[in-house]
Amino acid sequence: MADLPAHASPVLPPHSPPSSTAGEGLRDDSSQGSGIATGEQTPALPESLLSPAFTPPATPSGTLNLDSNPTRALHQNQAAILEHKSGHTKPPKLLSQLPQVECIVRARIPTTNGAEMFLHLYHNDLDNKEHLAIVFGCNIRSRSLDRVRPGETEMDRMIRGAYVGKLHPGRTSSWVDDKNKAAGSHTSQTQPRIEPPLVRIHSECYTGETAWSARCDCGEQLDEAARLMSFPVQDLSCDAPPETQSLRSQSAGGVIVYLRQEGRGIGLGEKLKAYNLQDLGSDTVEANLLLRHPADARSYGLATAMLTDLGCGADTIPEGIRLLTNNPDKVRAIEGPNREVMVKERVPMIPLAWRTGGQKGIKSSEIEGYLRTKISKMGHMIQ
Ligand SMILES: Nc1nc2c(ncn2[C@@H]2O[C@H](COP(=O)(O)OP(=O)(O)OP(=O)(O)O)[C@@H](O)[C@H]2O)c(=O)[nH]1
Repeated sequence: MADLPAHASPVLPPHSPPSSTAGEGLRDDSSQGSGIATGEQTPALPESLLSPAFTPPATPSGTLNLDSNPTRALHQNQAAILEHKSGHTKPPKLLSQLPQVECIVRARIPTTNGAEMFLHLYHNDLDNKEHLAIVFGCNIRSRSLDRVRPGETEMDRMIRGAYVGKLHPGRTSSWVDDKNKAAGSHTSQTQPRIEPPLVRIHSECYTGETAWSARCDCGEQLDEAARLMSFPVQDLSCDAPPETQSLRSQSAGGVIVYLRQEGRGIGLGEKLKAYNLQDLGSDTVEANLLLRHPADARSYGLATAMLTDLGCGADTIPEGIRLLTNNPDKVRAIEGPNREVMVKERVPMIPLAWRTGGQKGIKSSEIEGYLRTKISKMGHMIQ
């Protein structure tokens, strides 16, 4: 069994890599594996693993060009892995035009940390997923939500969240909050001018956000973004008295655009396979490539379109937004093909464990290797 690649099934025959350099020294992520494979011996993918059962038919977002010839596909895949050896992953593709998005419904959500947010659910013409915008503060409104729809009643408008101020039992008008003395025409023209808002473009991570995974820092990043955008309820609430108006406009709040591109766009099932490959010695980039997915299969056109709809585009805020990210590719991608959104400033997200010298934050043997690979192979600027 000595020649068998670390991630090959024992029932599969041993495989000799086609080139002497293939797979050598790819792994800089020594803490990720279980010790089965060493960094210097990250193996080439055996052809026998390219069975239909192992190989996904396509990356969900459709960005990977799969060759139907298994040998050619294998060599393309290994070339991609070698490419990652020296450089960083490819930047996301910019669509030539932005997709159409429409906010279908918005609702006020009081949160466990005391702040309130407005959850906006979007539909779009690119996929049939429910992408979300989590909006903190009262200054950010969706134009498509506020637009009057033919035949709708005032109750219809309030039910889909197109109202000013706050809902309360007995309210009859979406336009006037009689109890809290708030009125508005809902149109972008009357939207108050806002300071460059804090924005986070967050990709879904079931394991890190819901299932307590310490393999990645996704859950921590989501919490931190919300913390930075929230303010105590008395400052944030939309029915605050007029004397706090200036305070509220200073606290620009912010938006978390929550994109349903789980596992960097490969989906949860494929991400779980990637985790198994990581336990077998690959790093987070190699695991995707071994599964014949791009290292990063995401795109950001939907996020740009949603930000524009929320009045955070360059047409409304020429000063630009402040983007919470460590990923430099995201900065350019989010600006859109025609700079529909301007990024004024990148705000780094330093892992809590690094900021506190290990006192707080995620503790696991996996996370350090994961973060180091993001720096060395994906060009993340975690500083
Ligand atoms: N394929 C794959 N996806 C992962 C892995 N770990 C986390 N993810 C996904 O990665 C996405 C988050 O991307 P990250 O690379 O952590 O960060 P980023 O969004 O590029 O950059 P930041 O803005 O700095 O957070 C989420 O969709 C996670 O589900 C992994 O090991 N493999």
